[in-house]
Amino acid sequence: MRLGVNIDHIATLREARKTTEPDPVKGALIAIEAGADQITLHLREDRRHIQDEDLFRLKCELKDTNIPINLEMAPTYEMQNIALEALPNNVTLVPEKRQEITTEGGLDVVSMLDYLKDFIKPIKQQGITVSLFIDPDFKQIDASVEIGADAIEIHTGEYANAYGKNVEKELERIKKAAKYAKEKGLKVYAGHGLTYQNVSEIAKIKEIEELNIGHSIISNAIFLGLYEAVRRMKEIILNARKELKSE
Ligand SMILES: CC(=O)[C@@H](O)[C@H](O)COP(=O)(O)O
Ligand SMILES: NCC(=O)COP(=O)(O)O
Repeated sequence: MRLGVNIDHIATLREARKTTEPDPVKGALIAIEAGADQITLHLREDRRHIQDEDLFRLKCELKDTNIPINLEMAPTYEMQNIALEALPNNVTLVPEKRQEITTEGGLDVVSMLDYLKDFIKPIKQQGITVSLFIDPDFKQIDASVEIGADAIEIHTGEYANAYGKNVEKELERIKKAAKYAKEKGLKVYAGHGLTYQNVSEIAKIKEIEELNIGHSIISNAIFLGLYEAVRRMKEIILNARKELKSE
């Protein structure tokens, strides 16, 4: 299983003072040393954290490595132009609302079918893998297949925010969605709100091959340091996968 480390919230701290540190690109290099298999960053329309130049600097820093860049972005033509200039390895389309604190739900692919079918064509033509950040919903999975996405990233936010008996209910939704998506030929990823405490159950879902995790790692990095915060997350994920193999 691959770990994508999302560096957004290194940039959140930098943007608190509109200064130059902490540098998210430096954070990406440390995360890679600690075991990150991918660097994820979300270039939001409101530029609340990641800036355009972070993406281009990261591209430059990683050009001689085999570490992929996963650019999260809203399905807008502003972002499409930036993606076609920066040429990340992967693009993940996510919904954005200006007033949201963080991503609130999955992309509604069903209601944007024709738009997204055309929108992703020039991106895929550049050899960029296209993933859609969606809720664990079969209709959204079918629509993802229909528009020609390569992958889905299952939104684990409801699971992460659940408590009591709802945790099991949300976990079951994710398990069923992962199995269904895999059967439909999609690559299956997951992310949002994953922590040291809740990640193992998601990592044990064999159809899921990649997790993208940010806020919790960066939060823990304040006390552990970034290298250890990433290393620990990767260790928990790999140990959970070992349990899966032994079952
Ligand atoms: C799509 C998703 O769940 C996150 O990757 C996204 O980046 C969240 O947005 P913030 O990083 O701005 O919280
Ligand atoms: N797509 C999920 C991601 O990149 C990180 O989400 P979070 O761990 O910051 O909630």
